[in-house]
Amino acid sequence: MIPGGGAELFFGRRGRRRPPQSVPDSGLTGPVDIPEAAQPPEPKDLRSRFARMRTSIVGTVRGLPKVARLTWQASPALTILIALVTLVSGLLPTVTAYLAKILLDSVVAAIQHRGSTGDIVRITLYQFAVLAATAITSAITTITQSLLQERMTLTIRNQVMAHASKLHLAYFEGSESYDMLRQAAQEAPSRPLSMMTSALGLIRTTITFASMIALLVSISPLLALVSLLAPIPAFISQSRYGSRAFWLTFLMSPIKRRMDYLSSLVTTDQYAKETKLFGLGPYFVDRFRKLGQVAYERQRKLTVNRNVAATSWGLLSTFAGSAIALYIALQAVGGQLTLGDLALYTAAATSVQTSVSGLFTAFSGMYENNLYLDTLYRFLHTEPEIVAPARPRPLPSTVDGHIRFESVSFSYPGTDEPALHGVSFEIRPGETVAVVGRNGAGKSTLFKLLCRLYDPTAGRILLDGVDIREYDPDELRTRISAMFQDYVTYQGTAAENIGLGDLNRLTDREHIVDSARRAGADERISRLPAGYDSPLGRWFDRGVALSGGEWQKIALARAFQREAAILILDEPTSALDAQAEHELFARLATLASGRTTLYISHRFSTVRQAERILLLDHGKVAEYGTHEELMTAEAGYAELFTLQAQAYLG
Ligand SMILES: Nc1ncnc2c1ncn2[C@@H]1O[C@H](COP(=O)(O)OP(=O)(O)OP(=O)(O)O)[C@@H](O)[C@H]1O
Repeated sequence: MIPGGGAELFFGRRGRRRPPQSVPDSGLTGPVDIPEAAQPPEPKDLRSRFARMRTSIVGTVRGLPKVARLTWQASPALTILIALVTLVSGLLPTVTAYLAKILLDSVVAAIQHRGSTGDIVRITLYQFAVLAATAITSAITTITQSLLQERMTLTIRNQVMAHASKLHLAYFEGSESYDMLRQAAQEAPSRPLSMMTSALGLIRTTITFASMIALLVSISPLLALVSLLAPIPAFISQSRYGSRAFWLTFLMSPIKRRMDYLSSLVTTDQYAKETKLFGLGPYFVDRFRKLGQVAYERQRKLTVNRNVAATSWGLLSTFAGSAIALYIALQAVGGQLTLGDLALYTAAATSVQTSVSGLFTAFSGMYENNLYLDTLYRFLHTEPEIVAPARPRPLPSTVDGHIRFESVSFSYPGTDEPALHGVSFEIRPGETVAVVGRNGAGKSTLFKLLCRLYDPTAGRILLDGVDIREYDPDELRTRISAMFQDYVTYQGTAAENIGLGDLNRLTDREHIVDSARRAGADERISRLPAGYDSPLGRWFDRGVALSGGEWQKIALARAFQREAAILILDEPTSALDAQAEHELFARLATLASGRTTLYISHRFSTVRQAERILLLDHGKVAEYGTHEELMTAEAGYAELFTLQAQAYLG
């Protein structure tokens, strides 16, 4: 939970953020402003202020073990080292102050012929040792901190990546999860060390404070009390602004997301062609500037207010410090204190005061960091929605590929309209089925459900007579090779692009070449400067830019690289030339032999080659049968087929 109880307010019961109002979705048009940070209401009376403070303290303290665990995971040796150095450096200021006192007293004694210069030399040597120790501990702290920071960033980024790779597809499609992921990846890595440093600072200061306060109380309990109380207002204002800074960063995420998007539109080669053609560059730059201005204004207001408030309240502490100095000086003039006492008490009073404000600053730092870390923890605790059952049914070593959809319905998260509605059909093992239908009919959705990237909202999908939810999804996916409409173009070599289809054969060159041949990509790859070892894409030096169709053949080869019982191809030839398409489908009978094959195509010349054809219409199965059967039925399929055929003939 976020300390202060603000999280409940903002995230609601189920941890979901309310959508910000009046914010344009894309940032491409509409108002650029975002609503003012919706703060949790400030407590009015003293009791609720204390209650809130208690919640903050408890929340922050509870966050500490988690941070300690993260630091420990990053490096046990560095964690121990930094803890030890902290303990030592906590005692050093008191020892320094004490040595200053006895040095002064010895000097006075020597002047009055009551002591020797030998004592002075000895004390000076001690003083040198302590100063050297202070310098060394400070250097060790700096080194350890920066090393820990590196390790911590790596550890957290690893954890974020590892967790993200386990999450279900739908998670990545929501804007609020995008914001959370962005915060977890960008803000969180620096926070634990910062929190740990504050916590260690807290311990160090406590040690200094405890040893100094003992000295101060002995001279004047009133002085001790004034030193203790003076920094409290500064602390309260700090902690208030700490939480505001957090809310602001969080609420700024949507605006930052839009800025990232606009920036990518102008700076990414993928979009450059179109932005130039339509002359969109200056428009996007202007939108970016306006959004940036809003973000800056918010940040500026907070930074100025925060620092003005902190400085004003800090003046109170300064005033108390000066009062203490005056009191001690008058005591010395009155002869109640020796010069050494004067030095010691001045040092002690200043140190107690700095310690108390140090304690509060460290605590408010921890409080603020904890708020950011909470987002990281919430991300790391997001449960993947598609997981293996407690006792997954083992998949047989050879899957028959018998697929059955039983009254399957599905709506995408956050939408009311079903993408699939009561879909039932059966595909016999080894059969080739073409899925056709208008745009948005639900064809790709059908494939995604079969791969268990989503679970049906109703009904079930059976593989070899077993509900696919009974299998481990990762294992299930090893039995499916697929090429999606929006396949990935990996910025890697041609061999890597294909090899990634089956990690077990990532470096099996013979198999990679064979997959490329089957996809019709072999000829182009052999003409590349370094053949299969040529880098593809423009991110590399000497990377080769391929055409759309050439990339598609590579993606097809990747699908063929995995020899699975089920082959799924979503518009596999959409970018291929007529001849390449013809050749691929001529080979498809061989490629698909022994596998259950499903492919989506809008070209009826290729569709008719399938053993059976499934026509989807508005998420429902409209027709299912052989080409001849559907043509005889003279319904939707026959109509679409004839339409396309006529266009060619006419
Ligand atoms: N990730 C998503 N989130 C929400 N809705 C989606 C998502 N993907 C698809 N849809 C919706 O589901 C419906 C079916 O989409 P689907 O991609 O399955 O259609 P399709 O038949 O493959 O279309 P096309 O021929 O254009 O590729 C569409 O109305 C689309 O808007």
